[in-house]
Amino acid sequence: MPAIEVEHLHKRYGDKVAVDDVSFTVEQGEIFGVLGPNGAGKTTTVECVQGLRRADRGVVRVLGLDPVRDRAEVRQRVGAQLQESQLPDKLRVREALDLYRSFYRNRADIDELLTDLGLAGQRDTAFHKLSGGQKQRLSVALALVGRPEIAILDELTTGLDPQGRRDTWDLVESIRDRGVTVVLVTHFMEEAERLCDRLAIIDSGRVVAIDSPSGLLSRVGTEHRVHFRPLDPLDDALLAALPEVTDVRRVGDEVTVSGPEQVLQTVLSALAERKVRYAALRVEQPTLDDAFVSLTGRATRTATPPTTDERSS
Ligand SMILES: Nc1ncnc2c1ncn2[C@@H]1O[C@H](COP(=O)(O)OP(=O)(O)OP(=O)(O)O)[C@@H](O)[C@H]1O
Repeated sequence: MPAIEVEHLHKRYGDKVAVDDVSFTVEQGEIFGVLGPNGAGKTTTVECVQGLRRADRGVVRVLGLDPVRDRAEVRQRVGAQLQESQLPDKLRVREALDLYRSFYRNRADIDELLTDLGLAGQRDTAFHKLSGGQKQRLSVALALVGRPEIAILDELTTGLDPQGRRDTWDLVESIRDRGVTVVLVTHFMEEAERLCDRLAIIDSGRVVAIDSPSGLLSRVGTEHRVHFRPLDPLDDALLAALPEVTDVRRVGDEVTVSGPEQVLQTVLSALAERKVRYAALRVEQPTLDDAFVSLTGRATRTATPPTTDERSS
Protein backbone atom coordinates (compact mmCIF):
# COMPACT_ATOMS: atom_id res chain seq x y z
CA MET A 1 0.00 0.00 0.00
CA PRO A 2 1.38 3.45 -0.88
CA ALA A 3 1.91 5.85 2.04
CA ILE A 4 -0.11 8.61 0.36
CA GLU A 5 -2.39 8.69 -2.67
CA VAL A 6 -3.75 11.96 -4.01
CA GLU A 7 -6.09 11.81 -7.01
CA HIS A 8 -7.48 14.81 -8.83
CA LEU A 9 -7.35 17.10 -5.81
CA HIS A 10 -9.08 20.46 -6.19
CA LYS A 11 -9.23 23.20 -3.59
CA ARG A 12 -10.33 26.80 -3.91
CA TYR A 13 -10.54 29.67 -1.45
CA GLY A 14 -13.50 31.75 -2.62
CA ASP A 15 -12.68 32.60 -6.24
CA LYS A 16 -9.02 31.67 -5.86
CA VAL A 17 -8.16 28.22 -7.18
CA ALA A 18 -5.25 27.08 -4.96
CA VAL A 19 -5.05 23.44 -6.11
CA ASP A 20 -6.26 22.55 -9.58
CA ASP A 21 -6.25 18.80 -10.25
CA VAL A 22 -3.22 17.51 -8.35
CA SER A 23 -2.45 13.76 -8.38
CA PHE A 24 0.57 11.90 -6.99
CA THR A 25 1.49 8.82 -5.01
CA VAL A 26 4.10 8.64 -2.25
CA GLU A 27 5.63 5.19 -1.68
CA GLN A 28 6.50 4.01 1.80
CA GLY A 29 10.07 4.74 2.86
CA GLU A 30 10.85 7.41 0.29
CA ILE A 31 11.62 11.10 0.61
CA PHE A 32 9.06 12.70 -1.67
CA GLY A 33 9.45 16.37 -2.53
CA VAL A 34 6.66 18.81 -3.26
CA LEU A 35 8.43 21.59 -5.06
CA GLY A 36 7.20 24.87 -6.47
CA PRO A 37 7.32 28.63 -6.19
CA ASN A 38 5.47 30.66 -3.55
CA GLY A 39 1.72 30.36 -3.88
CA ALA A 40 1.90 27.22 -6.06
CA GLY A 41 -0.49 25.31 -3.77
CA LYS A 42 2.03 23.14 -1.92
CA THR A 43 0.87 23.92 1.62
CA THR A 44 -2.80 23.59 0.69
CA THR A 45 -2.05 20.18 -0.82
CA VAL A 46 -0.26 18.86 2.29
CA GLU A 47 -2.94 20.37 4.53
CA CYS A 48 -5.52 18.30 2.62
CA VAL A 49 -3.26 15.25 3.11
CA GLN A 50 -3.24 15.87 6.86
CA GLY A 51 -7.01 16.38 7.00
CA LEU A 52 -6.56 20.01 8.08
CA ARG A 53 -8.50 21.12 5.00
CA ARG A 54 -11.31 19.41 3.20
CA ALA A 55 -10.79 19.04 -0.56
CA ASP A 56 -13.51 20.41 -2.83
CA ARG A 57 -13.00 17.46 -5.15
CA GLY A 58 -10.71 14.48 -5.46
CA VAL A 59 -9.54 11.63 -3.30
CA VAL A 60 -6.82 11.61 -0.64
CA ARG A 61 -5.76 8.41 1.11
CA VAL A 62 -3.10 8.33 3.80
CA LEU A 63 -1.96 4.86 4.87
CA GLY A 64 -5.25 3.71 3.34
CA LEU A 65 -7.25 6.13 5.52
CA ASP A 66 -9.42 9.13 4.68
CA PRO A 67 -7.65 12.05 6.38
CA VAL A 68 -10.91 13.93 7.08
CA ARG A 69 -13.11 11.00 8.15
CA ASP A 70 -10.29 9.18 9.97
CA ARG A 71 -8.64 12.35 11.28
CA ALA A 72 -7.86 10.99 14.76
CA GLU A 73 -6.09 7.92 13.38
CA VAL A 74 -4.20 9.93 10.74
CA ARG A 75 -2.98 12.33 13.46
CA GLN A 76 -1.57 9.39 15.37
CA ARG A 77 0.37 8.10 12.39
CA VAL A 78 1.42 11.26 10.54
CA GLY A 79 3.77 13.77 12.14
CA ALA A 80 3.70 17.28 10.76
CA GLN A 81 6.19 20.07 11.09
CA LEU A 82 4.29 23.15 10.10
CA GLN A 83 5.54 26.43 8.74
CA GLU A 84 6.58 28.92 11.44
CA SER A 85 5.51 26.71 14.28
CA GLN A 86 5.01 28.80 17.38
CA LEU A 87 4.89 27.72 20.99
CA PRO A 88 4.32 29.76 24.15
CA ASP A 89 7.48 31.78 24.88
CA LYS A 90 8.09 30.38 28.33
CA LEU A 91 7.49 26.72 27.50
CA ARG A 92 10.72 24.78 27.88
CA VAL A 93 11.93 22.32 25.24
CA ARG A 94 11.41 19.30 27.47
CA GLU A 95 7.93 20.49 28.52
CA ALA A 96 6.87 21.01 24.91
CA LEU A 97 7.99 17.50 24.02
CA ASP A 98 6.27 15.99 27.09
CA LEU A 99 3.05 17.78 26.19
CA TYR A 100 3.03 16.72 22.54
CA ARG A 101 4.10 13.20 23.48
CA SER A 102 1.01 12.82 25.66
CA PHE A 103 -1.18 13.15 22.52
CA TYR A 104 0.17 9.93 21.02
CA ARG A 105 -0.16 6.24 21.73
CA ASN A 106 3.30 5.42 20.29
CA ARG A 107 5.66 7.62 22.23
CA ALA A 108 9.26 8.33 21.32
CA ASP A 109 12.00 8.39 23.94
CA ILE A 110 12.49 12.10 24.57
CA ASP A 111 16.14 11.91 25.63
CA GLU A 112 16.96 9.96 22.50
CA LEU A 113 15.07 12.47 20.34
CA LEU A 114 16.83 15.43 21.99
CA THR A 115 20.20 13.83 21.36
CA ASP A 116 19.38 12.89 17.76
CA LEU A 117 18.25 16.43 17.04
CA GLY A 118 21.20 18.09 18.75
CA LEU A 119 18.98 19.65 21.43
CA ALA A 120 20.24 17.77 24.49
CA GLY A 121 21.85 20.96 25.83
CA GLN A 122 18.59 22.92 25.45
CA ARG A 123 16.18 20.66 27.31
CA ASP A 124 15.49 23.33 29.95
CA THR A 125 15.65 26.31 27.61
CA ALA A 126 12.48 28.35 27.12
CA PHE A 127 11.14 28.45 23.54
CA HIS A 128 11.77 32.18 23.06
CA LYS A 129 15.44 31.77 23.99
CA LEU A 130 16.11 29.23 21.23
CA SER A 131 17.93 30.27 18.04
CA GLY A 132 16.11 29.99 14.71
CA GLY A 133 17.84 26.69 13.95
CA GLN A 134 17.03 25.27 17.39
CA LYS A 135 13.34 26.25 17.01
CA GLN A 136 13.35 24.52 13.64
CA ARG A 137 14.85 21.36 15.14
CA LEU A 138 12.34 21.44 18.00
CA SER A 139 9.50 21.59 15.51
CA VAL A 140 10.97 18.52 13.79
CA ALA A 141 11.26 16.79 17.19
CA LEU A 142 7.57 17.59 17.84
CA ALA A 143 6.71 16.04 14.47
CA LEU A 144 8.55 12.85 15.46
CA VAL A 145 7.50 12.52 19.10
CA GLY A 146 4.57 10.24 18.23
CA ARG A 147 6.80 7.85 16.24
CA PRO A 148 4.97 8.63 12.99
CA GLU A 149 5.00 6.45 9.89
CA ILE A 150 4.94 9.58 7.72
CA ALA A 151 6.58 12.93 8.51
CA ILE A 152 5.46 16.04 6.61
CA LEU A 153 8.11 18.74 6.70
CA ASP A 154 7.07 22.12 5.29
CA GLU A 155 9.72 24.73 4.39
CA LEU A 156 12.09 23.08 6.77
CA THR A 157 15.21 25.09 6.05
CA THR A 158 13.78 28.53 5.27
CA GLY A 159 15.69 31.10 7.31
CA LEU A 160 18.53 28.74 8.29
CA ASP A 161 22.15 29.56 7.55
CA PRO A 162 24.05 27.24 5.16
CA GLN A 163 25.48 25.09 7.96
CA GLY A 164 22.05 24.83 9.62
CA ARG A 165 20.58 23.81 6.28
CA ARG A 166 23.17 21.08 5.74
CA ASP A 167 22.65 19.77 9.30
CA THR A 168 18.92 19.67 8.67
CA TRP A 169 19.44 17.71 5.45
CA ASP A 170 21.42 15.09 7.39
CA LEU A 171 18.57 15.00 9.86
CA VAL A 172 15.97 14.38 7.14
CA GLU A 173 18.05 11.50 5.81
CA SER A 174 18.33 10.04 9.30
CA ILE A 175 14.52 10.24 9.67
CA ARG A 176 14.12 8.29 6.44
CA ASP A 177 16.75 5.80 7.58
CA ARG A 178 14.51 5.04 10.58
CA GLY A 179 11.89 3.85 8.08
CA VAL A 180 9.75 7.00 8.17
CA THR A 181 8.27 8.17 4.85
CA VAL A 182 9.11 11.85 4.42
CA VAL A 183 7.15 14.44 2.46
CA LEU A 184 9.32 17.50 2.03
CA VAL A 185 7.68 20.74 0.94
CA THR A 186 10.24 23.16 -0.41
CA HIS A 187 10.99 25.81 -2.97
CA PHE A 188 14.72 25.21 -2.88
CA MET A 189 16.00 23.22 -5.83
CA GLU A 190 19.28 22.32 -4.21
CA GLU A 191 17.44 20.82 -1.25
CA ALA A 192 15.15 18.79 -3.50
CA GLU A 193 18.05 17.59 -5.63
CA ARG A 194 20.09 16.50 -2.64
CA LEU A 195 17.33 14.81 -0.62
CA CYS A 196 14.39 13.62 -2.65
CA ASP A 197 13.99 10.17 -4.16
CA ARG A 198 11.17 11.58 -6.28
CA LEU A 199 9.45 14.88 -6.48
CA ALA A 200 6.35 16.56 -7.83
CA ILE A 201 6.86 19.99 -9.33
CA ILE A 202 3.74 22.06 -8.72
CA ASP A 203 3.05 25.37 -10.44
CA SER A 204 -0.16 27.40 -10.21
CA GLY A 205 -2.00 24.55 -8.51
CA ARG A 206 -1.05 21.92 -11.10
CA VAL A 207 1.53 19.14 -11.21
CA VAL A 208 3.87 19.84 -14.11
CA ALA A 209 6.13 16.80 -13.57
CA ILE A 210 6.74 13.89 -11.20
CA ASP A 211 10.08 12.15 -11.41
CA SER A 212 13.39 11.47 -9.67
CA PRO A 213 15.84 14.40 -9.68
CA SER A 214 17.94 12.61 -12.32
CA GLY A 215 14.84 11.83 -14.39
CA LEU A 216 13.90 15.51 -14.36
CA LEU A 217 17.45 16.44 -15.34
CA SER A 218 17.44 14.07 -18.28
CA ARG A 219 14.33 15.84 -19.61
CA VAL A 220 16.33 19.03 -20.09
CA GLY A 221 19.21 17.27 -21.81
CA THR A 222 22.70 16.63 -20.62
CA GLU A 223 24.52 19.49 -22.29
CA HIS A 224 27.54 20.83 -20.37
CA ARG A 225 28.94 24.32 -20.87
CA VAL A 226 32.65 25.10 -20.53
CA HIS A 227 33.47 28.77 -19.95
CA PHE A 228 36.98 30.26 -20.06
CA ARG A 229 38.91 33.37 -20.95
CA PRO A 230 41.68 32.68 -23.52
CA LEU A 231 44.92 34.55 -22.78
CA ASP A 232 46.36 33.90 -26.25
CA PRO A 233 44.73 34.37 -29.69
CA LEU A 234 42.17 31.63 -30.40
CA ASP A 235 40.03 31.07 -33.47
CA ASP A 236 36.47 30.08 -32.41
CA ALA A 237 36.09 28.09 -35.65
CA LEU A 238 38.79 25.72 -34.39
CA LEU A 239 36.70 24.95 -31.34
CA ALA A 240 33.50 24.63 -33.35
CA ALA A 241 35.17 22.00 -35.56
CA LEU A 242 36.08 19.77 -32.60
CA PRO A 243 34.17 16.50 -32.28
CA GLU A 244 31.32 16.66 -29.72
CA VAL A 245 31.20 20.46 -29.66
CA THR A 246 27.63 21.61 -30.35
CA ASP A 247 28.02 25.36 -29.90
CA VAL A 248 30.69 28.05 -29.40
CA ARG A 249 29.87 31.54 -28.22
CA ARG A 250 31.97 34.54 -27.27
CA VAL A 251 30.67 37.30 -25.01
CA GLY A 252 33.32 39.97 -24.34
CA ASP A 253 36.50 38.00 -23.74
CA GLU A 254 34.72 34.90 -22.38
CA VAL A 255 34.28 31.85 -24.62
CA THR A 256 31.54 29.30 -23.92
CA VAL A 257 31.71 25.87 -25.52
CA SER A 258 28.75 23.47 -25.24
CA GLY A 259 28.61 19.73 -25.67
CA PRO A 260 28.18 16.42 -23.83
CA GLU A 261 29.99 15.61 -20.59
CA GLN A 262 33.33 14.88 -22.37
CA VAL A 263 33.41 18.35 -23.91
CA LEU A 264 35.63 19.62 -21.09
CA GLN A 265 38.34 17.09 -21.92
CA THR A 266 38.04 17.88 -25.63
CA VAL A 267 38.43 21.63 -25.04
CA LEU A 268 41.35 21.24 -22.62
CA SER A 269 43.22 18.95 -25.04
CA ALA A 270 42.65 21.39 -27.92
CA LEU A 271 43.91 24.34 -25.87
CA ALA A 272 46.98 22.40 -24.70
CA GLU A 273 47.80 21.24 -28.24
CA ARG A 274 47.67 24.82 -29.56
CA LYS A 275 49.49 26.18 -26.48
CA VAL A 276 46.61 28.54 -25.71
CA ARG A 277 46.70 29.66 -22.10
CA TYR A 278 43.41 30.39 -20.37
CA ALA A 279 41.92 31.77 -17.15
CA ALA A 280 38.60 31.65 -15.27
CA LEU A 281 37.72 28.12 -16.41
CA ARG A 282 34.43 26.82 -15.11
CA VAL A 283 31.99 24.12 -16.17
CA GLU A 284 28.24 24.37 -15.88
CA GLN A 285 26.08 21.28 -15.92
CA PRO A 286 22.31 21.10 -16.07
CA THR A 287 20.62 21.56 -12.71
CA LEU A 288 17.14 20.97 -11.40
CA ASP A 289 16.75 24.69 -11.78
CA ASP A 290 17.10 24.34 -15.57
CA ALA A 291 14.54 21.53 -15.45
CA PHE A 292 12.14 23.74 -13.50
CA VAL A 293 12.53 26.63 -15.91
CA SER A 294 12.05 24.40 -18.92
CA LEU A 295 8.98 22.70 -17.38
CA THR A 296 7.24 25.81 -16.08
CA GLY A 297 8.62 28.49 -18.37
CA ARG A 298 9.75 30.58 -15.43
CA ALA A 299 12.50 30.91 -12.90
CA THR A 300 12.18 29.86 -9.31
CA ARG A 301 13.86 31.14 -6.21
CA THR A 302 17.03 29.12 -5.86
CA ALA A 303 19.38 31.49 -4.18
CA THR A 304 20.32 30.73 -0.64
CA PRO A 305 17.97 32.83 1.47
CA PRO A 306 19.77 35.42 3.60
CA THR A 307 20.52 34.34 7.13
CA THR A 308 19.69 36.64 10.02
CA ASP A 309 23.33 37.72 10.20
CA GLU A 310 23.53 38.45 6.47
CA ARG A 311 20.30 40.44 6.61
CA SER A 312 21.51 42.64 9.43
CA SER A 313 24.94 43.33 7.95
N1 LIG B 1 -6.69 30.59 3.72
C1 LIG B 1 -6.57 31.08 2.49
N2 LIG B 1 -7.50 31.93 1.99
C2 LIG B 1 -7.39 32.43 0.74
N3 LIG B 1 -6.38 32.16 -0.11
C3 LIG B 1 -5.43 31.33 0.33
C4 LIG B 1 -5.47 30.75 1.65
N4 LIG B 1 -4.38 29.96 1.80
C5 LIG B 1 -3.70 30.04 0.63
N5 LIG B 1 -4.32 30.84 -0.25
C6 LIG B 1 -3.91 31.14 -1.64
O1 LIG B 1 -3.87 29.91 -2.35
C7 LIG B 1 -2.71 29.83 -3.17
C8 LIG B 1 -1.88 28.63 -2.78
O2 LIG B 1 -1.34 28.84 -1.48
P1 LIG B 1 -0.41 27.78 -0.72
O3 LIG B 1 -0.09 28.36 0.61
O4 LIG B 1 -1.04 26.45 -0.77
O5 LIG B 1 0.86 27.81 -1.66
P2 LIG B 1 2.35 27.37 -1.35
O6 LIG B 1 2.84 26.74 -2.60
O7 LIG B 1 2.41 26.58 -0.12
O8 LIG B 1 3.05 28.77 -1.15
P3 LIG B 1 4.23 29.18 -0.12
O9 LIG B 1 5.49 28.57 -0.65
O10 LIG B 1 4.22 30.68 -0.27
O11 LIG B 1 3.82 28.71 1.23
C9 LIG B 1 -1.98 31.16 -3.00
O12 LIG B 1 -2.37 32.00 -4.05
C10 LIG B 1 -2.49 31.69 -1.69
O13 LIG B 1 -2.49 33.09 -1.68
